[in-house]
Amino acid sequence: MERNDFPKDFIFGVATASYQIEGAYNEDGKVPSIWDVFSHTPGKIKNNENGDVACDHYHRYEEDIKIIKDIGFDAYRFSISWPRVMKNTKEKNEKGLDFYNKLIDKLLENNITPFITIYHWDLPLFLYEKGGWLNDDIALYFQDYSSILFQNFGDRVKHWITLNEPWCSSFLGYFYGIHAPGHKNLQEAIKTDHNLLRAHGYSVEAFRDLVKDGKIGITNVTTKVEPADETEEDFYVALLVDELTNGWFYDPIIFGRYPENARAILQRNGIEIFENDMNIISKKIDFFGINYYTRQLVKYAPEEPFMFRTIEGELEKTEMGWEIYPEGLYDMLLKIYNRYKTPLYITENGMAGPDKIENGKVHDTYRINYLKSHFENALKAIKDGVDLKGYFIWTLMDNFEWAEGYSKRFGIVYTDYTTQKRYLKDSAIWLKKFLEGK
Ligand SMILES: N#[N+]C[C@@H]1[C@@H](O)[C@H](O)[C@@H](O)[C@@H]2O[C@H]12
Repeated sequence: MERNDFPKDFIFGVATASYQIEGAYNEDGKVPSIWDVFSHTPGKIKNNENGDVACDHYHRYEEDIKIIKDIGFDAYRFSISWPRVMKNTKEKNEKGLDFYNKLIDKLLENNITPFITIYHWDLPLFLYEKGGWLNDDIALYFQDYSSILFQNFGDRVKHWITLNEPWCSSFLGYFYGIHAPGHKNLQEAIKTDHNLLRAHGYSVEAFRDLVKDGKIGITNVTTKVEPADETEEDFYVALLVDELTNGWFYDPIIFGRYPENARAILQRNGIEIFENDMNIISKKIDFFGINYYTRQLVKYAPEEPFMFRTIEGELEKTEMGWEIYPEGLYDMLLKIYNRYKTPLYITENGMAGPDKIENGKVHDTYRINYLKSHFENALKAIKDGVDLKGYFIWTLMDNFEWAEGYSKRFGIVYTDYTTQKRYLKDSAIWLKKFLEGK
């Protein structure tokens, strides 16, 4: 497989997120985020690590852009830190806007197309203190914030993603409690997800007025859910979990309603489902972003609240314990495209590996094999009719992996956190050759 096997206008990119790489957590007027608070709370993050410095990208962005350029990527997906550009619900932080203006200008200077993610989980603390995603007003606060970004960057940035993985923001942040703000309440998760989707819709509405020549979408967790065994019960719970994990975040945007089986099981467990603003939530988008990593095997378990248990699979696994399952990418690309008939980008795909550095080298052949097999499945999906427009690797450099701290390395570039030196792994060198094959 070669780069030229993909369509001529197909985009290969690399992705990051503000809290995971920027550092400078309290510099130049940036106010706290819920992740600053959460990571400073003992016991929340492995080894009690935090994003105070991370990859120091705030000061090293020019060096990092040079690496992106040298590897040969067409595009770079990054997120804006809401608390870095807004001091409160009304006042902008000019120094924060300046940082992103310089970043965007440097990308364009290097002929790298910027893709902006408006929200990648670092909610300003001043909003959390007003109820955060539980407060219905947040959808309009998000519209105001989005509009400021569109007005400041929309002249140069034409590809926008409103939210990254609302499933994580709502279910990991408000139900499982392993992400900020660390709540454990299913009703709150369902409520926050609805407000996240409302915020998405209001942002799309503003975008249509402010960036008329731009494209906007949303990025969702997209996991292949499969029955552990070929029994009717396992097939049923696989359908249910697919609706809860995937459909719950896709269906409202295209169909203006939540998937019925998941809805029924939630209501049967006494959970209130929200319907307001479905006309806003389903404002027409230009693409879906798919974040694909692995599959989830589920087993019928009537004793469980949602009648299923997740089963550990037998396939080779990454350092996250996720099975390496490239076929699942093909399956989900076909499924999502055929169900929603909306253009797609793979906005994240990659793996955490047992990366060891020796004499400045990291021999991550496993990551090269991972990327090759997923590229092949993406290409197969294109050949089978999927309007797939691009593929962003997660991630540029090792960075702050949320609750895992710095223990998990997803980068194609190795980050030495003591020196902040970057080292191209073998996977980056392989990618450089692959991308040169234009
Ligand atoms: N875990 N993991 C890796 C990666 C995470 O680092 C990103 O921030 C998320 O968008 C998504 O979960 C995927």
